[in-house]
Amino acid sequence: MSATTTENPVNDDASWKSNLKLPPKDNRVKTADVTNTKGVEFEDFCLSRDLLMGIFEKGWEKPSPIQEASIAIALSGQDILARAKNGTGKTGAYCIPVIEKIDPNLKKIQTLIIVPTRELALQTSQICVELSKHIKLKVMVTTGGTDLRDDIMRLNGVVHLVIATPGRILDLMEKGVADVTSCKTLVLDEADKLLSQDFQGVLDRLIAYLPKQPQIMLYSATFPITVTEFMSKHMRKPYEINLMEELTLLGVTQYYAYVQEKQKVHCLNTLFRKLQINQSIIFCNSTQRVELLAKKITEIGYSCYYIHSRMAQNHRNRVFHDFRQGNCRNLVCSDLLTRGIDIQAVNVVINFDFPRNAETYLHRIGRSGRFGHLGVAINLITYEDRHTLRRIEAELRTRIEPIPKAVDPRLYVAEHQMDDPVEAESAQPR
Ligand SMILES: Nc1ncnc2c1ncn2[C@@H]1O[C@H](COP(=O)(O)OP(=O)(O)OP(=O)(O)O)[C@@H](O)[C@H]1O
Repeated sequence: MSATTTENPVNDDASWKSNLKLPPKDNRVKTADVTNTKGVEFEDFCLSRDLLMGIFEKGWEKPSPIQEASIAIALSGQDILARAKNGTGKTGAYCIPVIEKIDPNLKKIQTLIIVPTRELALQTSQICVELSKHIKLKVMVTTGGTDLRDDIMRLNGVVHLVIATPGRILDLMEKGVADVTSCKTLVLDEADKLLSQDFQGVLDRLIAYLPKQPQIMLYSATFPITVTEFMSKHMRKPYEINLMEELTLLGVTQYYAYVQEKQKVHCLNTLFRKLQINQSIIFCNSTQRVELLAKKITEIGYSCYYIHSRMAQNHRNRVFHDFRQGNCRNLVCSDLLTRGIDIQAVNVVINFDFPRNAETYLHRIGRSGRFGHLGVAINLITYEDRHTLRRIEAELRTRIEPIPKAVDPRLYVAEHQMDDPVEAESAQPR
């Protein structure tokens, strides 16, 4: 190394660290899901200092288990199949190595990150922008529901990293607008969803545009058997990481309340009164039911937002943004927000309608208890749901207990909020 870059590495080290603009420390208790590491530090991965600055300034002090397990392998160029629990830092596990590997001097798309929903694409691109804020990297997000012409204009300029939903990026490739001839890395987040019937083989078509044998990395909390076909077709001896010995999050306590369909709103009303909700997400099984329920919630005197895939994109963006800002306490939604959405303030998830399969259940309840924090998931169960409840319990090897008369706040309310009488008070409505 030249003397100009590291004249005095020790002093230099001290100064860059002390000049970091760190966010306030998060002192909430965390579960072993994220603390049980081997003690590797971010500095141990030989990342550029500029990237390390971005990581630390996000408040990430040490790698989580999935980051520890996957960053070095991803940097080595190997294909990866990584399974880790919801909210344990998978996004960082792939964003950090892909940002490190991008050459800002090569003015081409070098990495493509595909996610299943537009909201998740926006969230992921935001993380990439934050992590790379000290690097001259051009990050672009492209999703359906926006003006194609804006994307075309954007792609006329320099773009290094693209975060996209599958349909839009495929469209841009087919039109010859997105030049992916130098794109050697492909990440599929929520990979099992992307490879499911919902996306009807779009990924196969998309890969055909990439250079031969790109590095492919698959991340999710759930990998049903369907993924194996894609693996054998496109991946070369993927390095498999599975941090899912237990299937559910240690920080999320799960309850069910046995109700009749017509009692559900009444039951929700009781939950709103009794629980210390910081923010809640309430899931329904159809877009129609989302709207109906949101109306009912307003009628019984609580405020709520709602979101589903049939809404106009600008409306969706506004709701997502405002809920994330904490402008409203409750959000009613369809499975649009089941995957990947990370809102730290959510401590309660309510399945107003019980999901039909274990994967959906796991991802839904994983919207609380983010990064090892505490949360509670409450399932409203009708007579018709009883077998599904038992099946999902068995598949996930977990216990969903009947809801007690009073839910202990220590199970889902952060300590500092319990100490503070204003915040601790059941603060509905907002
Ligand atoms: N090393 C770290 N230290 C502290 N916080 C972290 C670290 N890595 C990630 N986080 C935070 O943890 C939260 C969850 O991360 P992320 O959304 O990547 O989880 P995930 O595993 O992708 O979850 P899901 O499966 O639900 O998509 C985010 O708020 C993120 O900022």
